[in-house]
This record gives sequence, C-alpha cells and structure tokens, in this order.
Amino acid sequence: MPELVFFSGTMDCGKSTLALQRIHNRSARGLQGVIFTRDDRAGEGKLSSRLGLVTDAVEAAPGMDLYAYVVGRMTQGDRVDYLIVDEAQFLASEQVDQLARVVDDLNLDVFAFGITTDFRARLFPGSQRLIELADRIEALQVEAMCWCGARATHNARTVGGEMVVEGEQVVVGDVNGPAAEVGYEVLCRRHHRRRMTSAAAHAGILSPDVLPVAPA
Ligand SMILES: Nc1ncnc2c1ncn2[C@@H]1O[C@H](COP(=O)(O)OP(=O)(O)O)[C@@H](O)[C@H]1O
Ligand SMILES: Cc1cn([C@H]2C[C@H](O)[C@@H](COP(=O)(O)O)O2)c(=O)[nH]c1=O
Repeated sequence: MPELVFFSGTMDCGKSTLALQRIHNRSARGLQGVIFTRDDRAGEGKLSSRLGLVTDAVEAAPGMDLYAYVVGRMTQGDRVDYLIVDEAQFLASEQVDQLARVVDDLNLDVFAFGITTDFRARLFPGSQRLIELADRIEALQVEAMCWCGARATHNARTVGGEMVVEGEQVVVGDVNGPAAEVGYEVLCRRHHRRRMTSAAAHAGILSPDVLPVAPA
C-alpha cells in the first residue's frame, strides 16, 4: 500500500541527506520521482544537504496545487513513481491534503521531510497537517544533540547571538551561522525553555527558572 510518510525532526538531523539517499537508491533501480522543496538554503528549486550533495527540485510555491502538478506531469507522459517533499514544514495545510490525495488517488508513495516545530516550539502549519494525515511519522535515527549532550528536540533562533522567542515564523537560515545575523541552534527542551544556548551556557548565564523557588 502506498503511504504518506513524514520524516520529522529538528534542524540539522539529516532529513535532506536521507531524502537524497532515498532518491539515489530509487534512481539506481530505475524509479523516477517528483522532487519538491520549498525555500531551501541553496536557493529556489534546490534540495541540498549539509554533507554537500544537492539536486534539482520543483519549488512548491505558495498556492501551487501539488496534486494537479503531478497529474499534469503524468498526463504529458512523464514517469512518476514516488514523491519526495523537503522543507515540508513550509507547505500550506491544503498542500499537504493534496499530497494525501496523491497517495490515495494516484497510488504513489509520498515521503515528506521537515522540522516539526518553529523557534517558539509551535507546530508549522505543514507539519501540523502532516501529523494529522500521515500514515507514518518517522523520527530520524541520527539525532541532533544539544550542547549539554542530551538529544536535541527543539530549534532555537538567535539574532545577534541572543535567543529570541518573537518574530516571523519563517526566516530561512542555518545552524552555526554568523552570530551577527539570524541563526539557529538545536537544543533539548530543558535548555530551550531556559533559553540557554551554547553561547549563554558558556557565558555562565543562569535562567531565572533554574531553581523553581517562589519569591519570598
Ligand atoms: N562535516 C561533516 N561530517 C560528517 N557529517 C556531517 C558533516 N556536516 C554535516 N554532517 C551531518 O549532516 C547532518 C545534517 O544533514 P542535513 O541533511 O543537512 O540536515 P537537515 O536536512 O535535517 O537539516 C548533521 O546532523 C550531520 O550528521
Ligand atoms: C526553527 C525555524 C527554522 N526555520 C527555517 C530555517 C531553515 O531555513 C529551515 C530548516 O531547514 P533544515 O534543513 O531543517 O535545517 O527552516 C524557520 O523559518 N523558522 C523557524 O522557526
């Protein structure tokens, strides 16, 4: 049975690498997929991994009907065996519904890859809909790590090196970026809650909620 699978995790946990490996393994067996992405750091119409691999992809622009696009490709005679969707968190909710329709009506596997929550630990619309509709949700086995050594489960945004909790939901960026700009760092929940990035920890800054003692 074809499936809608959501491979989810934090930033920098290997999602795009896994997407590229799936494409590679299928293409080695003669299978051809439609590769969608949205707002990849490498630029429009690119699916890139931090390991240096990159492939061309179809930009899943806002308002684009992904089901109609796939039907159009098949109607013009293109072979379509499966779909890969990277940066799936950025999809609109209705675009995820269109992916589910690809599975159910066109009998194709759809593998979606994306981060679950934003820098405020709130679901992205695309991720929320994937959690609601996916046949399976897979956590990546190569987990990203917080600076404390725990498994990283959350994404922090930094501006000028300071963790922020307000701002636009979508700001394309990278981990280990220049401190002066918008950057990201993966953290465990404890340190995300305490707003303690690696820089803050090394500076010895203690959050007020380290000791949950009510003021006298
Ligand atoms: N120089 C490196 N050597 C080995 N592995 C690396 C290196 N740089 C990045 N990686 C691996 O690539 C992962 C990030 O892969 P990527 O597919 O870009 O992540 P995601 O799409 O989840 O943000 C890192 O977690 C790490 O495992
Ligand atoms: C947490 C968070 C991330 N983003 C952006 C930053 C990156 O461009 C992508 C994630 O890409 P990755 O391959 O998984 O590293 O999402 C954002 O726009 N808003 C956020 O809150």
